[in-house]
Amino acid sequence: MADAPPVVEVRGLTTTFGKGQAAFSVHENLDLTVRRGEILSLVGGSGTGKTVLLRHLLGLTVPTRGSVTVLGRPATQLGGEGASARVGMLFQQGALFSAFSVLDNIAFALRELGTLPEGVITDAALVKLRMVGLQAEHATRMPADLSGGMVKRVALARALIMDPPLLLLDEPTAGLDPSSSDEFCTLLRELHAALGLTVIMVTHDLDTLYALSTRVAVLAERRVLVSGTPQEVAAFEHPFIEHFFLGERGRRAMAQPGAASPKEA
Ligand SMILES: Nc1ncnc2c1ncn2[C@@H]1O[C@H](COP(=O)(O)OP(=O)(O)OP(=O)(O)O)[C@@H](O)[C@H]1O
Repeated sequence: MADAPPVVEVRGLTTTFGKGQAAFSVHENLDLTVRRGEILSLVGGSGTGKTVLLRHLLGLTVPTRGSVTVLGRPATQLGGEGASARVGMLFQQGALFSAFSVLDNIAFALRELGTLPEGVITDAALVKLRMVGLQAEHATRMPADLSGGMVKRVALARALIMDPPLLLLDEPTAGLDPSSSDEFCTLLRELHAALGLTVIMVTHDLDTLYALSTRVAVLAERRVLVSGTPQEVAAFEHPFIEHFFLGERGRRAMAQPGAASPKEA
């Protein structure tokens, strides 16, 4: 994977919000490279700029200094029609359109193109519905009638409708019970392998981190403090890392039989 081409290249990224006395920097000279096929987990304390970094990758936040390149182009040029064909995003709560059926949620970006016949759009959405482990009978349901696990699956199908090579996940298992969370991790792992995806996810959940990550990057002190396998990162001396990986919760997750070593993931 070290030889795989870079999908994301962040160089010298500085993100400053506010003006004058109130100005503060979330990132300062942050560097990060993510290569094809990686599943990178971004971890860090509250307010360290994980979500802002995802927004940079989506081209929604503009760097104050430095550059964010996604699939060879500045992320800020991702906008418009091609965006969801390049980067898929799974938002934390699923963020489905409540007035749209499951199928219409999944088909949204394809329909927005305005170039495809309805039959093609429906077929493509049904393929994605099955890909995430749902059945055709779920297509007409409304988001309010879905379980938390089903909402995540529909949101994932929607993120993948345009077959983007890069998938961003914001807390993919937040709010799920342990067994739904395990099932969703299994699905993500299968789709990552089957579709050859590159995945970047923000997670606070150590079980999810160990189940999926090929690499972990820790955001602290306004930059990527350390990145490596979960085991390498856990060995780095820093108060956040000790709290996150070596607290009681961390030891429990690390001891789980399903805790993938990065080479197996
Ligand atoms: N548009 C904005 N304008 C001003 N400040 C912002 C803006 N977006 C984010 N921030 C600030 O930037 C900092 C980083 O926010 P961010 O949401 O990226 O943190 P995070 O690492 O995702 O935290 P958490 O784990 O709590 O979700 C916070 O202090 C936040 O208030």
